[in-house]
Amino acid sequence: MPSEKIVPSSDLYAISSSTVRTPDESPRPVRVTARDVSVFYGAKQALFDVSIDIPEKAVTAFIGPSGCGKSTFLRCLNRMNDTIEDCRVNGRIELDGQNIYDAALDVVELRARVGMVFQKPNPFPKSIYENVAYGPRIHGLAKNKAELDAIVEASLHKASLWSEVKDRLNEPGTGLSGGQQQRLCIARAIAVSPEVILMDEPCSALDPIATAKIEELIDELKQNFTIVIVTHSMQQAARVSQRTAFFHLGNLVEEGPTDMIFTSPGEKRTQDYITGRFG
Ligand SMILES: Nc1ncnc2c1ncn2[C@@H]1O[C@H](COP(=O)(O)OP(=O)(O)OP(=O)(O)O)[C@@H](O)[C@H]1O
Repeated sequence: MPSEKIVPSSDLYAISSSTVRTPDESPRPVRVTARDVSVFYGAKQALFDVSIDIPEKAVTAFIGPSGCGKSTFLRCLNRMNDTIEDCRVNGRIELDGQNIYDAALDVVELRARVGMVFQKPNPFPKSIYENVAYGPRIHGLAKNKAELDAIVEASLHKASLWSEVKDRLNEPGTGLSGGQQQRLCIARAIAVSPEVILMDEPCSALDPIATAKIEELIDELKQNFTIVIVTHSMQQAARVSQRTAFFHLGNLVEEGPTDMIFTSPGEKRTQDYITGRFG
């Protein structure tokens, strides 16, 4: 069965790409499809023909040494690279079969469907409530205050933050601890009901206890969301992801079920990286 093997990106055209396997589950529907994605910063090419299928309701981890292009590729998935001057993206990326680089596509709408959580928690300088209510309000998701209150509460629950903040919703989000701020940012992303959540090293600014909470949360969130996480920590990738993609020097070397990438990678470069020979 083709989905049982690790799929080098160059083989993607040869197989049915409507599903991919995760270790604990039968094949899952693909939510995001990238084909031959290359990225240039000015004249410098940062990514070379990256092709990957990202399954729904699972965690896909991007790993690889510093500067290999993990964050650049992550930013392609919700067109955050549009905001970088001189950055050019070639190739095709589809979300549920729709070309996200279509000129007619509303980018604000796309970024609600594909939310993002950054390395450093970045709550707005507003109250905890307003941090979460802002997105649903501008996207017209609540008809009245009661509905907005319900979205805020549900989002904070889903981000495992409600019990810690329910009595201080009007206090500034920036007054929370680092780990709480990151969960607030996750609540903010969830509040607009995204299909995909991108996380760019979401724990790198957090202590081990806050990191463990975020990892637990990611595990819960995957029941409802498609998650892509960039991480420097191979332990974290092994703990939280069902699929892992290894990048090196702007190339996607290989990707597949996390257990297979960590126990029997198909490429020597992957083996060398996961055994600590470089990186
Ligand atoms: N805004 C930018 N302008 C110019 N070059 C950039 C920009 N962002 C990234 N690059 C370059 O693109 C390449 C890939 O960088 P990227 O940040 O995507 O790698 P990464 O794997 O996420 O690295 P790290 O793990 O260190 O965050 C690097 O050579 C980097 O210097």
